Amino acid sequence: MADAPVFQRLCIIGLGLIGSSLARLARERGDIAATVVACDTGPGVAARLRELGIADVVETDAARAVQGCDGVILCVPVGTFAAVMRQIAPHLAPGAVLTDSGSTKGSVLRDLVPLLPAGVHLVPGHPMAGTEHSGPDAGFATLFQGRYVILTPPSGTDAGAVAKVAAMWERAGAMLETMDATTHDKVVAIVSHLPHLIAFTICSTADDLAQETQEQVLKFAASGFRDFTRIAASDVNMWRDIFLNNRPALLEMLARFSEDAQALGRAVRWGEAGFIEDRIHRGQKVRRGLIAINQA
Ligand SMILES: NC(=O)c1ccc[n+]([C@@H]2O[C@H](COP(=O)([O-])OP(=O)(O)OC[C@H]3O[C@@H](n4cnc5c(N)ncnc54)[C@H](O)[C@@H]3O)[C@@H](O)[C@H]2O)c1
Ligand SMILES: O=C(O)C(=O)C[C@]1(C(=O)O)C=C[C@@H](O)C=C1
Repeated sequence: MADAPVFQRLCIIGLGLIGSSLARLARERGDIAATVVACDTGPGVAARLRELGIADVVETDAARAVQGCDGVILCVPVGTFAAVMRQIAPHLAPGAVLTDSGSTKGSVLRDLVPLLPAGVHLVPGHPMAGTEHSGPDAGFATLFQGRYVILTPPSGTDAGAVAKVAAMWERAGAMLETMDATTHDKVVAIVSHLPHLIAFTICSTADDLAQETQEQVLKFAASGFRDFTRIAASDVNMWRDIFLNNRPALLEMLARFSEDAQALGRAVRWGEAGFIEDRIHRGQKVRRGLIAINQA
């Protein structure tokens, strides 16, 4: 017999890559939510969700969508959290669990905690899974399989609420890790946000060069450059919001990276082969480590 659903009525706000993947999974499994309410204000998204048939109820009004829900997950760009919270806070059911998939966690506490009604439990979360694609057609039910989800519940958070959010992600096939929001923001600054900043920059630099030289530089891009272009193709709203909501950690990692890149540049200038080899060895070691834990 299948396990009882984690939530009786789960409202997913934002049905892009992450939200629609969760909706598809909930529909497929039946033990995540008995009823899924989908809420999205994007042009044409509600109509598309009805066509896809991945939610029981489709709404465009967040205040109405959350009513009577024992679980609510925000899967919208992090820059919209404060506005969405202002809409939903008065309508959240007592005892409801509020969670999210946002890529920055200090900003989530900043934007949600002051408006959290008494008796509503906040359990912030971040699935370390994604692609460069966005929107309701980009989602797929296996997205979270074998990936980490980081939970950042503030100290004193109701243990039952944390257990529910953990159970939802475990049923999605994910592995869980818990840490505080500040540590999370530093970790993702180096493993996710800085790599995107570098990818956007290297593509812009190559594009500038192509324009300056009137050459079709990019047609010669083999797989090294192409690997950068995959993540550089990511969504504008999402990444603008991430950069603006993880400023101190991202700037700290950028400063460290710039210093290290300068050091490698200096070794190139002065022909220091040993230094160059050491950096390449370290790159290889990191890659082997990721392959060993099945994350590459
Ligand atoms: N894409 C990834 O790789 C990834 C991975 C992990 C976490 N995240 C985080 O998860 C969240 C969602 O990311 P995504 O990739 O699914 O984004 P997405 O762009 O694919 O989807 C976001 C959806 O939210 C909707 N939306 C925007 N503002 C809204 C509002 N005020 N009310 C209702 N709907 C609204 C949009 O119409 C869109 O359908 C973001 O906070 C992002 O940082 C993304
Ligand atoms: O695989 C990708 O394309 C992603 O960008 C996914 C990715 C990442 O950087 O790893 C992007 C943002 C998230 O918050 C989590 C995951």
